[in-house]
Amino acid sequence: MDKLVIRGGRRLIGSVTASGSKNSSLPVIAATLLSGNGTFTLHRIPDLQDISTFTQLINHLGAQTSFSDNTLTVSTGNVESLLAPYELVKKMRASIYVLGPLLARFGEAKVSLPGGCAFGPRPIDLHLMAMEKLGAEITIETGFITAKARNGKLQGARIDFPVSSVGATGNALMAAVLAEGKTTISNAAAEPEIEALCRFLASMGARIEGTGTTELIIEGVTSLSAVEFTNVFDRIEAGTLLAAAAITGGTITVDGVENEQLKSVLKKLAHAGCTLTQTPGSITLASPEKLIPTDITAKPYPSFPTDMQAQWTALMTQAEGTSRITDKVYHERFNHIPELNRLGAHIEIKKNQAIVEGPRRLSGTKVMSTDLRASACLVLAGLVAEGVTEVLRVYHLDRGYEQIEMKLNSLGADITREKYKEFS
Ligand SMILES: CC(=O)N[C@H]1[C@@H](OP(=O)(O)OP(=O)(O)OC[C@H]2O[C@@H](n3ccc(=O)[nH]c3=O)[C@H](O)[C@@H]2O)O[C@H](CO)[C@@H](O)[C@@H]1O
Ligand SMILES: C=C(OP(=O)(O)O)C(=O)O
Repeated sequence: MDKLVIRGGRRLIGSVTASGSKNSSLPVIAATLLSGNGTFTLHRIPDLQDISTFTQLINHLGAQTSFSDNTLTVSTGNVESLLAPYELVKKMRASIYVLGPLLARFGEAKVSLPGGCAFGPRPIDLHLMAMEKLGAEITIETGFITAKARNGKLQGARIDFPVSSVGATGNALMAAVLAEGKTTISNAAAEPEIEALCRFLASMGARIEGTGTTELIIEGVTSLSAVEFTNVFDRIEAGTLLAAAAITGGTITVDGVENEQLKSVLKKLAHAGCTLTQTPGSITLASPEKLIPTDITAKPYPSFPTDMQAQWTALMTQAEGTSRITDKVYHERFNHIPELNRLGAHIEIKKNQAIVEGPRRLSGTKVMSTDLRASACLVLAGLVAEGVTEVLRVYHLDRGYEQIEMKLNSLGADITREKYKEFS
């Protein structure tokens, strides 16, 4: 296994470019299953473990893909298997994204139930509810979801989501674009990744109104075409890099971003005392002498993202006073806290709220990644900790951060990747 060995205490200074978004790439790649002719060319796809897993999944279904220099080409004309097997689905929950497109194009699909998750319950009931509304019959047996469209074709419907779900909105959208008639999705997720999916589908020929809002109206079409598409930037990676600069007292510029999508994070960074200079396409952060404690509550977009909550918690260990961290998307997403405390942080969890007392001098030790953003949080803590921090099980980090240690080292960090045996 790989670990990251971080020699902390170096200020980050310089410029870095944001990668393409993982969380928009996945539904966009899934959506290629909707078209049976031509070849898609998808640019700015990050070279990540999750992308490789998802590509393996669609290849298993019969797609043909090639990936080079962040461009993925996909042909889905030969797709014939409608079965997403456990061996691939268990590696990544987002595999559920194949359900909507397969059902819409072929009238049926069989997808393994995704496994459990490191940061609390993550049900898929809303995905299934949306498919049922669109006319699918769903059965769950022997760990698989089997979905069949009545009369072989999905029918447009009204789908009211009781809670905002990125994945269920994406799946409903991909199913509705080829359904017969009109579909209205209310309380749709308005995350930039869903907006990107809408734009991608529209470029393929889908008819969607309300892109970027919480009500999507879709008029089903009979076929969709392969297109060329450039993916959006990864707002979570960009936010993580800015937080990394701030925790080290550094000054960095992140290029290749759209500041509007970072608004909630930038607002909190400004509150914490950072100076932010924006140009179209870049953001520069200069750290303050002392960080000001700043509470956050993670909620659906445009509020502060849950995927930045752990990194924010790490940052607040260096602020002068008490910060309160609440996550309304995943109430129990706090696996990083015991590990931060092992580095010397003082954080308590009371009633689903993390209370961070800063500033604390962190000192390097071995810590364990438990999920993707928890790993990023530990890397941030390692950047400011005295001595050497070893972040173990970085395969979690590799799911979602492209060349993270290279990017941080280019800004002045001192991180090496080393092999280790977990039980030696
Ligand atoms: C690949 C990807 O894009 N992953 C992101 C996506 O995950 P994902 O799409 O899985 O997350 P959702 O937006 O669906 O989850 C939001 C909330 O809805 C609940 N829920 C969801 C589905 C369902 O069927 N039933 C249900 O109750 C979840 O438990 C959670 O409390 O959005 C999350 C919230 O921004 C992010 O943390 C993930 O990084
Ligand atoms: C939780 C995440 O991803 P996933 O939904 O794929 O687990 C994430 O990107 O932080």
